Amino acid sequence: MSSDQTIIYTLTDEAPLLATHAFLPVVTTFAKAAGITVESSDISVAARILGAFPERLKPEQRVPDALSELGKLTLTPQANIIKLPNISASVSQLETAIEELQAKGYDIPNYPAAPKTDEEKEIKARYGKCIGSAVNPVLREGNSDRRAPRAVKEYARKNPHSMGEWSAASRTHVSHMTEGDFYHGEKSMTLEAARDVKMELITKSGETVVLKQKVSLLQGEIIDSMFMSREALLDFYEKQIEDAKKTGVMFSLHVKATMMKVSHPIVFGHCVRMFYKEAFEKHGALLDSLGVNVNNGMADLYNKIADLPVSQRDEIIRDIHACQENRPALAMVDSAKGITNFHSPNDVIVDASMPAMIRAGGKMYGADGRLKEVKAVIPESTFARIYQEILNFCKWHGAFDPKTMGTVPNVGLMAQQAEEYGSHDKTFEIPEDGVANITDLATGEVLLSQNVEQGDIWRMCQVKDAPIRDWVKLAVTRARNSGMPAVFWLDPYRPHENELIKKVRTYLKEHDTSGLDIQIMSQVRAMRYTLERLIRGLDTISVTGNILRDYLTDLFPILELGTSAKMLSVVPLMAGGGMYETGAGGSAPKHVQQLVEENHLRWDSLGEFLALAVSFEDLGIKTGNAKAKILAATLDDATGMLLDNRKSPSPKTGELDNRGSQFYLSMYWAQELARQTDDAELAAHFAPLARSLADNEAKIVAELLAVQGKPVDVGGYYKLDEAKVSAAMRPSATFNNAIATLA
Ligand SMILES: NC(=O)C1=CN([C@@H]2O[C@H](COP(=O)(O)OP(=O)(O)OC[C@H]3O[C@@H](n4cnc5c(N)ncnc54)[C@H](OP(=O)(O)O)[C@@H]3O)[C@@H](O)[C@H]2O)C=CC1
Ligand SMILES: O=C(O)CCC(=O)C(=O)O
Ligand SMILES: [Mg+2]
Repeated sequence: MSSDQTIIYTLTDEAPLLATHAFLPVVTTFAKAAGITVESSDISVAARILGAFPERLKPEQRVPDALSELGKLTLTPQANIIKLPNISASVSQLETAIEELQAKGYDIPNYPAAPKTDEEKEIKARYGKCIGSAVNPVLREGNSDRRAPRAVKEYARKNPHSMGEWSAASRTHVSHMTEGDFYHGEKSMTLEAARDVKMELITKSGETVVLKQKVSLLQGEIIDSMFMSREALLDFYEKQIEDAKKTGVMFSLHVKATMMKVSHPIVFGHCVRMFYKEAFEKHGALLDSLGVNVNNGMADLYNKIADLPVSQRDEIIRDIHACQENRPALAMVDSAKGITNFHSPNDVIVDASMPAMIRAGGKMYGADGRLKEVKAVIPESTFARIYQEILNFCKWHGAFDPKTMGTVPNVGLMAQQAEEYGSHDKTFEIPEDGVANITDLATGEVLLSQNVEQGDIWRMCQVKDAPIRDWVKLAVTRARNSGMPAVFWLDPYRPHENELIKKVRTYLKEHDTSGLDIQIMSQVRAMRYTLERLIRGLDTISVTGNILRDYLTDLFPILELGTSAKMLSVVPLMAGGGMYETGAGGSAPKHVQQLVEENHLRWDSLGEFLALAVSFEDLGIKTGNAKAKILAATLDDATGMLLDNRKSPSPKTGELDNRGSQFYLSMYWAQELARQTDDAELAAHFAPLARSLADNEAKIVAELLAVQGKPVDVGGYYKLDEAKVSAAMRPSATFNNAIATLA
């Protein structure tokens, strides 16, 4: 039961989940001293899968639907949730997770990729809720405030990460569509009154196909109708592939198939099929009969042809290789293993992949393991332009300098599934040529209409009025509190953003903006303006819609701090509670691999430390718990010491890792608590722990380092064995005993 003295700590996947196994016992122990209970909530992909099939599991195997429960909690004022990054699963990740769970004795069904019976359709629908970005949209009942805390920024200035060189002659560039994409035909409107609408297709033959029965819209809500023409997309790909071949640059494709889980796998699949066109033409019938769907990447093809007779399989592989001969070189995800950009739609996630490329001097890895110039294909032009702008800037100015550059925090419109990131249940691949209408259910009035062709991707996006109003307020608050100028990245030529601009202007009037510098600029101008300030060491808040929130909160942190893991990421929930996300990055799958093979976890939990401090502070302020405020202030000081003393995890096996870093944080935190004079009881409570950790520092670090360098078993990938993972993540008996004395 959640009370106002409860903090919910999510259990997620991969590296963050491993780190939580080490950190949670510490957090629980420290929080208890302030009368705060820390409860965990398992929202991992494995738990979400098991939660979808309770009737097939034995009673002792069943798990609660933790995600729905948390979703409900976000609508209450006492919500205080620490949310770690979780896997937004691709179909192939889902299938691997299912296999692992089945092998562990859970009687869950296989994933029916092409369902035929009603039962299979039902199973696919249930699994549909587990794939893609299934967690964040449920919990994000507030807008987003992401920034680099001062201590973190200072640390990056003093300890700059490496940056690749930029050349003015670099041929790296962004290619996006110039017609026929979501941007070009977009239509948008603001509703004067609440309405229920449906999404329907009137086919050329006059038939009506209802694609979405009902969407209830509120007064003041903005809705958009937009589509991507398949023909224009294929034409675009063909030209880009040819262009890269002719000009000798490497080809790469950047999408966000996790969050855009319906549209982007389709966009991705078309590119793969175009790239390997001759092979797909020749073997199309066979590949179809095997159920190959390269919307899930070439990995799907390789898996499905694995059981073919050798000669048949070899012929397909030969033909695929033959295509490669006539195609441009492909950017690699893992050149050592021969994994290309086309392996899985989730391997190259645009928000992280483009910044990594920019940080590397505009280069990505080729098949020979060397960095090369690249054509970055980002079909949807709406936001692709910002990347070309920053590439141009780097070619002209050279690489950014982390020692001197300013910072770009973000205030993002995110609440209640805002904009494109909430559109997957209203996104359709058009089955037949016709007219796609958003129609009022009661009156039959057609609100927005588009001419579409078979294979086009049509979607409706929504953003409600209350989140927009809250977002404007958050922007003004951040501008006031930070003293930084704030720029709304909004393009009046884009119908949706033009509607937003009207609301922004209205809601800005509700606030005292005297002395504040608040401007509205189209994305490209906003990028240029921000970058010109950035290199002069000046800070600028970006105030953006949902997609740019995601893109910019990886882009700037990766350039400024080397990773988005070090960001403070707060979601002030609209109902009054708070969610504290840790960093802005993902779950770094290769970190798990290193742990399993070498028992070294390079994951940096800094994001957790920052989030936890704000969570304690918020609880303290809202409930008058003075001890919670002291926990917050001392944790921040401890985090500062951790940075100053360089006790962050090293990527190298044999050096301090996540566990060692957490030990130091615990020691500094206990010392700060023992030293503070605001609460004598807390000081006395923590003094013995502070002493024993300091006395045993060398012994504990030695125990933590001793386990490294050999494989370790955590009992699974998606579903870990609690005893094994706990043993692996807490290998220092001395440290565990010290914590236990307070528990
Ligand atoms: N909020 C959320 O829940 C999010 C979830 N995701 C999910 O995460 C997965 C991976 O996504 P991807 O786009 O590759 O992004 P990641 O952020 O996981 O990875 C990019 C790189 O950033 C570095 N990195 C990120 N976090 C940390 C950290 N805490 N400590 C140290 N290094 C870190 C790692 O670099 P190096 O290897 O050099 O150490 C990593 O390889 C996907 O399943 C995706 O769906 C993605 C974004 C947000
Ligand atoms: O939910 C996801 O898939 C990723 C979220 C993300 O990248 C972000 O919010 O920065
Ligand atoms: Mg992101």
